[in-house]
Amino acid sequence: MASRLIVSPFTLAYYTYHCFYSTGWIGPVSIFGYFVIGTFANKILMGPIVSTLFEQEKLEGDFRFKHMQIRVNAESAAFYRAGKVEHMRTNRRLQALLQIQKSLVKKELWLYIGVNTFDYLGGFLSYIIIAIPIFTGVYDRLTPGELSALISKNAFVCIYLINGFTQLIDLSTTLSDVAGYTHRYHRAYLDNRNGYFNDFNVHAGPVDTAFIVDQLSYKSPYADELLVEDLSLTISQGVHLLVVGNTGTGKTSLLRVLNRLWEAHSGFVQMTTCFGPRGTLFLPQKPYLTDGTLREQVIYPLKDIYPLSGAVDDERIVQFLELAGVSSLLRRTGGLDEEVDWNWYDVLSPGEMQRLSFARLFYLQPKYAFLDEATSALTEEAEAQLYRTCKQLGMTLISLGHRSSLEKYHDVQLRLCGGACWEITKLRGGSLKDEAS
Ligand SMILES: Nc1ncnc2c1ncn2[C@@H]1O[C@H](COP(=O)(O)OP(=O)(O)OP(=O)(O)O)[C@@H](O)[C@H]1O
Repeated sequence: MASRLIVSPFTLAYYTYHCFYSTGWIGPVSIFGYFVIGTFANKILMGPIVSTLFEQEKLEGDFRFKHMQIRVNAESAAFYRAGKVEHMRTNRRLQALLQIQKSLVKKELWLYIGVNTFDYLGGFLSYIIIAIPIFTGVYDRLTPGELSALISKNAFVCIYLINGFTQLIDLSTTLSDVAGYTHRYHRAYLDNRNGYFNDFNVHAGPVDTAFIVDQLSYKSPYADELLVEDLSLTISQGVHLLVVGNTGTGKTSLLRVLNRLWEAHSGFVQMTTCFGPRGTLFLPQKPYLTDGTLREQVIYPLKDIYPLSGAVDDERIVQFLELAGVSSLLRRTGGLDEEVDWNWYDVLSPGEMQRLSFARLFYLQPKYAFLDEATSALTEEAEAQLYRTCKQLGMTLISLGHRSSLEKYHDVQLRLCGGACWEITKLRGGSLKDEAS
């Protein structure tokens, strides 16, 4: 593009001189006039393309980002059972992208028609230009052979001259693309600076029970050794369970098996409550933040079930944000429904992400909440406040973690000891339901 920009002025000057030599002023002036009209027409056709291209680039970026977000956070999203919601959201982005691409193709079609018509009519222009001096008698002294040579030479010169201008116009098309991309990246740079719930395998069971685990053994899909062998346990309402153990002993894997993300090696898991609000909910170890407004973060993954859930919820959402200690986000976003085009993972600290996950939990108010190291980035005071609120909202907590400070919020402790061993102990006089292996 740069070389064409540099060479074009010289080519234009050279052929303008030759055109002037054979046709007089009429030739270069007609061609310049033709070029000005062509440029004007192109400008009109090109204007909307720049903004559409910018929009298309933005939507394409958003779509790619969504894909990346799902790939990176697949497990966390799966813990929320957010497959359908994410599918719907991704599809929505794809549709928006396809829509804008269609509109771009339509607009580009008119630009290409304009550019090609300009090229095509240029061929006629060369003959009209030379016809004027010929019919006004300037070349009467030439023989038919010389006249024919003059016409051919002039046609060649004019076509070259028009071609020089055409190249400039083509460059403008390329520039319109570049302008669109640049605008998009500039905006991105500036910005940087500054469910559905599927009930699965829900079996009738005691109403106050979430899971019945019987003789369960499980392992990682890529390992041969069992992480836990013959685990039997019942997760019942009102009995808060703490799962502890060294790194890699299989705490999160237990949740994967309970949530059917991993198959059990042997044994039996029965889920007796439904998944979702008023049922069972998992807060994954890696907080999952979707794209969208603050409201969408809090009510996730309900947005597509209750798309109109709006003002009536405002008070509750604000209250839960306050209880979770992230009401400042309201100021940062400018409101619950303000569209933000930042990546939530970039703008929140790990502690804020965990607090926002708790705001979501308070909003959804499940009967059973599985908290996988959900307070690891918070102070013990903040942890105490969040656990207290969960209990006040009537949740039964199943927590995974390393901190001894967690013990006081739980009644029973399941310790995974490594080498497939485990033990259950009673904490703080809670009701112990199963025997240690
Ligand atoms: N997605 C995965 N695919 C295959 N193996 C995995 C996967 N995630 C974890 N593992 C393996 O399963 C074993 C148990 O991991 P798990 O995440 O359950 O440990 P954990 O007890 O929760 O540890 P931590 O306290 O560090 O969270 C580990 O050996 C780990 O390498």
